[in-house]
Amino acid sequence: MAIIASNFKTNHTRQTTKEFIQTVNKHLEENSILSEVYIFPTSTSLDNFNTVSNLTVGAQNAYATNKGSFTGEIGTLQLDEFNIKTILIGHSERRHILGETQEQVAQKFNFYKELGYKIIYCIGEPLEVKEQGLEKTLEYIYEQFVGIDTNYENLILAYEPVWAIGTGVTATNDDIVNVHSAIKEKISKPLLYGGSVKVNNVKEICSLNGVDGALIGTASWIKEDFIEIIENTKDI
Ligand SMILES: O=C[C@H](O)COP(=O)(O)O
Repeated sequence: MAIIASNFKTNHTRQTTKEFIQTVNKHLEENSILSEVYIFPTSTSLDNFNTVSNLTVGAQNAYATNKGSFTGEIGTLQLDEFNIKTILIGHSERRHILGETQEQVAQKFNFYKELGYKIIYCIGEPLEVKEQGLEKTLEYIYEQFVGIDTNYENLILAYEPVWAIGTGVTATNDDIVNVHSAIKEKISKPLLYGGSVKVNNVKEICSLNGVDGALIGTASWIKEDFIEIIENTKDI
């Protein structure tokens, strides 16, 4: 059964998030679709959504704290209000745009692991590393596992090559299979692919060896498209 996740990034409002989640939820329920579906809205759009058991709403980010003085951040006090127990950690935009170091990412991972959160942990290499070949790419990716308990029971991994994110350039099937099979040899966890996944390539990508689903940004932000993505992958 495919795992399909939508990362809203900095898109949608409280109102459109609510409409999106309710529409997706209704579709899953009415069509008895059993795929594991995740939606990560902005933190301002989190709420107590009433969803079927295979639709989970998670946080794109939170600080490694219950509460405190961390201006602009949220902690578990705020997540608990909406019963959010799922979080994305290590996304490339947080690493490369917001400057999160591996040490900070690992600290966050361990904090949320201790609390039993479901963690979708992202890894992936920038273009200059990819251009140095598979060996260097894997070396770079393995560095992103430093300080991370890859045996954690509530862990899903997401391989997202930075050069493929939001660029419209999807990794080739060979690129994906090479990296996924190498990671799978070391770590026995569900592994999603992310990076310019679209309505018309999601089925092919999710059918590749070692791919357990997709983490999707741009192509998932229109609810009808996200439903089509779910439809296209429901039998995998
Ligand atoms: O979290 C999602 C990924 O960053 C992929 O984004 P994208 O589908 O817009 O390339």
